[in-house]
Amino acid sequence: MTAAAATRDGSGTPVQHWAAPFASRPVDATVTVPGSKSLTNRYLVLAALADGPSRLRAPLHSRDSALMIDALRQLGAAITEVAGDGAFGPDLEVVPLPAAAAEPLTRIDCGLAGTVMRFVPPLAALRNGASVFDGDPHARNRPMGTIIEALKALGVAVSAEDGTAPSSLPFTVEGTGTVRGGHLVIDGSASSQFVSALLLVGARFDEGLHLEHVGKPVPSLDHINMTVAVLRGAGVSVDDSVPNHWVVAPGPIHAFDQQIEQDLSNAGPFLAAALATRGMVRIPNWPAETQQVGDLWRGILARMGASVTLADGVLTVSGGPEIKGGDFADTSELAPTVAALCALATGPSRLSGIAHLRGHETDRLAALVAEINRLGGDAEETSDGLVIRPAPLHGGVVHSYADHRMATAGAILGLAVDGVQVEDIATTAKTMPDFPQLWAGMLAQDAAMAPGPEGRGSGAEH
Ligand SMILES: O=C(O)C1=C[C@@H](OP(=O)(O)O)[C@@H](O)[C@H](O)C1
Ligand SMILES: C=C(OP(=O)(O)O)C(=O)O
Repeated sequence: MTAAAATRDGSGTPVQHWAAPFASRPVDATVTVPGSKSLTNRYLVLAALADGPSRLRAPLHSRDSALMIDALRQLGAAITEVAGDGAFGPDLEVVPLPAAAAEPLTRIDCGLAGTVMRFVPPLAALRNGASVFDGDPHARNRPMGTIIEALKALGVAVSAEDGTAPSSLPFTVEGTGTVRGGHLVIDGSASSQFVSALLLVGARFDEGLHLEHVGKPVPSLDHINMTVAVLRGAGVSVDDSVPNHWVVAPGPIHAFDQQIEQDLSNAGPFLAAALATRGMVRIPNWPAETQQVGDLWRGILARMGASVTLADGVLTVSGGPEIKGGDFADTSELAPTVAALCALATGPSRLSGIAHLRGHETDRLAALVAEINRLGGDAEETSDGLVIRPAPLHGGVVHSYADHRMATAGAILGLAVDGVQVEDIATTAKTMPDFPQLWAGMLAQDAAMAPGPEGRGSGAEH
C-alpha cells in the first residue's frame, strides 16, 4: 500500500491513507469488474431455499458475499467453492437448507451488509430455532424496523436480549419452521431491501405473500425489479401489475445454474475515470438486458458530456472536453460516484430522490457534503439529495466512513485533483476486494501516471 500518512480512528487505531493516483494524461483502458453483489446475494438466498442443489457461476467474492455465505451456512445450507471460469474466483455450489428439525441457537454476523441484515431474518423465520443477528457498530444505526415489524405481523417472535422491543440490530428471530404468510402491509420507504427480503422468501410461506407498501415512495425500484426477475427465473409466480403490491404464489423455488453478471454499479468508478481524465474506458461483457441499476450509467454519463456506445457487448465511454452538471434523480447506490463527477463538473448539479441514503453504510448525504467541501468544493444537502456547484478543488484527506462508495468517490476525485488521500481504502472490500489493484491496473494501461512526492502512481495496496 502507498501509505502517505495515517490518522487515528475513535479507538486510537491508526488508519492508513491511500495516495489516490493522479492522472497526468487521459486513461485509455479496458476493465472487467467482479460479479454483482445484488445478484450474488439474491441467488445465494434463492439457492438456500430451492428444491435442489444450485450453482452460481462467476459470483462476487467480497465481504458482503462472504457474510451472506456464512449466514446461510449458520442456517444449515452447505456451500462449497468449485473451480469455474470466472476471473475473480471460484463458482459456488449450494445445497439448500434442510427441512425444519429443531435446531440450536445460532448467531449471524451481518457486518455492514444491507442484503444480509434485511434478506436473512425472514429466512431465519423458516428455521426451527432462534437466530441472533448483529453486525458492525454502524450496522446498528441502519433502518431495520420495517423488517422486524413485518416478521412480527407474520406471527414470528422477534426480541432483544434485554427484553425490550427491538427496532434495529441486534435482535433475535425465534423461528418455528413455518410461516403462514398472506396479506402483509409494510412501509418500505426507508429501503427497497425490505420489499426484496420478503419477496425472496414469500413462495415458501404456506399461503405465499401479498405484500403491500404504504407510505412515501419505495426507493431503488430497480432493485425490486431485479428481485422479481430472479424469482421468476426460478419458477416463482410474482404479480407486480399493481403499483406497491406484489403477490408471490406459494410453491417451490427451482434449483438453478446461473451465470452472475459483473457489477455494473462497481463499473461506475472506472467509467467515471474516462470523464475525470478525458480519456476512454471500455467494459466488455456489458449485458444487453439487465435489471442492474448500473445500466443507468449509459444515460447518466452521456448527459454529463461523455460519448457512450454499446457495441458487440463492449461499453465504451469517452470523456468530453468538460464534465457537465445536471439534474440526476433516483440514482440509488450510484449516487456517490455521480456526486464525485458533479464535484468536477463545470456547471451546477442537483441529485434528488435519495433521502434514504442517510440510512446507507453511512449517512451518505452528510458524508459527501463534508468530503467534497473538505477539498474546497461547494456541496450542500437538500431534503432529498444534494446540490453541488462548481468550485476549484485542492488535495486533502477524503474520509471513507467504512463506506466502500465513499472510498471509490475519493479515488475518482484523486484522478483530477493532485494530492488526494483516501482514508481506509480497504473498506472497498465490502463489494470489490481488488479495487486498489484494478484501479492501478486501469491506470497502468495508460502507463503515464505522474510520479508524485508520495509515491503517486503506484496506487495499489498490498
Ligand atoms: O437489494 C439490493 O441489492 C440493494 C438495494 C438498494 O438498497 P436501498 O433500497 O436501501 O437503496 C441498494 O442501494 C443496495 O446497494 C443494494
Ligand atoms: C447501499 C449499499 O449497500 P447495502 O447492500 O449494504 O445496503 C451499497 O452498496 O451502496
